[in-house]
Amino acid sequence: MSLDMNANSYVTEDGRTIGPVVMDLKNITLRFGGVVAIKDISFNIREGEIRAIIGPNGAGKSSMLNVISGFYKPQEGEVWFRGAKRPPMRPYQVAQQGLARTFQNIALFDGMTVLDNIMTGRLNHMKTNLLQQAMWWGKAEKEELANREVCEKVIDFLEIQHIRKTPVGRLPYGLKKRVELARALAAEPSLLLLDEPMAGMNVEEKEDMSRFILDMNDEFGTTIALIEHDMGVVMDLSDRVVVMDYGKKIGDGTPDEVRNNQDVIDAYLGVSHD
Ligand SMILES: Nc1ncnc2c1ncn2[C@@H]1O[C@H](COP(=O)(O)OP(=O)(O)OP(=O)(O)O)[C@@H](O)[C@H]1O
Repeated sequence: MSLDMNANSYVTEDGRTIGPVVMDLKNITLRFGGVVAIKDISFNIREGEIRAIIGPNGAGKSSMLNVISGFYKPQEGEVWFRGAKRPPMRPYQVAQQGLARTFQNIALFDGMTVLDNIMTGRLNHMKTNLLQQAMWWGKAEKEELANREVCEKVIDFLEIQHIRKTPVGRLPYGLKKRVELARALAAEPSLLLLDEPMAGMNVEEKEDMSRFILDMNDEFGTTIALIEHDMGVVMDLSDRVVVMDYGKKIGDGTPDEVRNNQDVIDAYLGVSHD
């Protein structure tokens, strides 16, 4: 079956509906002094899809994720979000627009429990002020309970009930990664960015993480963009894949299209095009 990916929405072979474009990156160029980390790259992310950005070491994947999350400002190009051109923004303002992310090097509060870490994912949803919260006044109490309910749902979903009271610093690596995912999911993001979610994991942990990413997309309809170094793990997960090499886009399409793209094969085999 051929899919019309230019349509406003389309149905995948496994019956999921992929909606209109949520994020559109147009002709992005990012330089660090003389190093061009991203060279004139354009691609989009559609509502409800799992979109991967892959490429060998130094390809520019992290730089691209940092452009999407507002951490890096490209020298050229435009970022469009939900049909509007995004003005220069700080990462916290981008987060307020509904973007949440995880980090390659886990960024959690080690001394705090799993539950408290996940609750920090709700900060953008809190409307009461500090005094109201300190006094536990009506509105603050209601808000806290509603936030707690979302966190409990995420804890159940990611199967981490048994560690909810454990300080994060005591957890093994694979579980810490899952808690980080839980905190991002608790923000109820309209776009979730995952920075090498399988890095450093053993086979079993990778399988668990893949299952959670697929289920998250399925049950909550979360739009997910992830970067990965390892081509294998994302091919079964993703609806569409962008491939970068030396800052350029060398492939963009379904996993099958990308798998059969000669430039992609060469890049992963280390074939030089000079
Ligand atoms: N803050 C920075 N300052 C200077 N150069 C940078 C910076 N960040 C990235 N670069 C350079 O930009 C290029 C792309 O790096 P980037 O980290 O985005 O690639 P990557 O695909 O994520 O690599 P990896 O898989 O190794 O994490 C590299 O040449 C890198 O050295």
